[in-house]
Amino acid sequence: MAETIVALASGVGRAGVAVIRLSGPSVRFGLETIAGSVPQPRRAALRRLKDPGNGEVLDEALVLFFPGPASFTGEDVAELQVHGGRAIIAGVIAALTALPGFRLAERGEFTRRAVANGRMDLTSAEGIASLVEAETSSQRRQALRQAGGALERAAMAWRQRLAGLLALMEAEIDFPDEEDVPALFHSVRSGAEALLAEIEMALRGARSGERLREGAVMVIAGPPNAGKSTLLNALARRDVAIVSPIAGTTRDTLEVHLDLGGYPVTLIDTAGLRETNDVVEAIGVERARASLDRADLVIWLEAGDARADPPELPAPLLRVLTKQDDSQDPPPHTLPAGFELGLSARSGAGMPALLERLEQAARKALESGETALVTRERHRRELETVTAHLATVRAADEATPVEFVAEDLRLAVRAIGRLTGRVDIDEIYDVIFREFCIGK
Ligand SMILES: Nc1nc2c(ncn2[C@@H]2O[C@H](COP(=O)(O)OP(=O)(O)OP(=O)(O)O)[C@@H](O)[C@H]2O)c(=O)[nH]1
Ligand SMILES: [K+]
Ligand SMILES: [Mg+2]
Repeated sequence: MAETIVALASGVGRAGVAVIRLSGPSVRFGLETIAGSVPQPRRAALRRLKDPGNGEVLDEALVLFFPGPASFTGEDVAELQVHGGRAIIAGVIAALTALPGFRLAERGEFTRRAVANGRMDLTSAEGIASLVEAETSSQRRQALRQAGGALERAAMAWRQRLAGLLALMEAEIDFPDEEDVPALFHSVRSGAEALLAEIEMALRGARSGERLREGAVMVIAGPPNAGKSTLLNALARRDVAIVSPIAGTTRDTLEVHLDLGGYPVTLIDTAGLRETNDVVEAIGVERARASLDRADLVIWLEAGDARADPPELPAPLLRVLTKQDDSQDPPPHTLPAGFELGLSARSGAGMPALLERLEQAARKALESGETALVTRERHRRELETVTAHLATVRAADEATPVEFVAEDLRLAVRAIGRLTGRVDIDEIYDVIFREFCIGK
């Protein structure tokens, strides 16, 4: 019999309320033992929790019972809302795990059981993980869509259409009819073509979908002493990087995470770019160049005494002149040619305009990620497998053995099965009984 699992579902540390969650076949028994009785389903009930070992009162708690299968995990589930002190939490969890058939849950085990019991597929489970991790509002919106089954539903529909095409090919394998072959190939090819177009469209949003989970990357680069670290500190509103009048102060790349208008951004400070004989500084310059390669935006910073033309880069570049301490908001026409913004990190002049530009850039890089179906490299890999097999099917002609086309379709179905974590029992039967003859 499956074990009943117990875990603290809320955050670790002192809090007003802590939630302890239970799931499994012995939940009713657990509630009877520790809370005296099982409350009405889905109704909060105030109960005195007692340690069955010595009868000691552990806490007064709100107890909720969710009978399976219409629960989060599909099993009987209970939630105990206790006072959030360490000793209370430890005492309740110890009393529960001492009961026969109970143990502590492993990481992600509640969601894992939900997937195993068909309450959700793997992509929706990943959405739940992303919801817990979401740090900005755009990440939250993306995760909500995913946890709500956006990719799950799309994948199920694709799978069904693939299975339909596969059934056509298998009928031809089982009951060959030479005359039907051209028409059959025509409908399978056009079915594959339509599916391919849809999945490729979903894959086109993958980059921004994955990017939104990780955040846009913005790199502050420029010659030594341009004021790069000062700007990083001003944007981060804390003293992250060392600032000094000595050129070559920053030798490593430094990252801070920002929320710009609801979009997650990783801002990177780099070593000033110059030729140097200092071994450590040279490594820093190398790292600075490497980070430019993964940037969504490069903030190229220069100052009156520190000027250098930016290198050719694949990423968009925002050329900024800093140390404009004397003007309130440096008007663009006073800037030397090529500069888009002037500012003073010291006085704060021009900073609102810079922030607005950075927000715009973040929105541009990430906006479409909110509605992207593909949000993880894992999704992209499996769907690329599907499109590769569909491309083979599309290229098939009457000379292609029917079995080959069927095999490509089967492998495509299997990749969708890995994506959703739902491998249909029929699919396994198909593979096993394919070897049998009709009538056996
Ligand atoms: N007046 C003025 N000085 C600034 C401003 N920003 C930076 N500085 C000064 O310029 C010097 C260099 O600043 P940093 O932030 O260390 O410059 P950096 O580009 O990070 O330098 P490296 O890391 O050595 O490449 C320091 O003395 C700063 O105080 C500014 O807006 N106005
Ligand atoms: K410096
Ligand atoms: Mg620096």
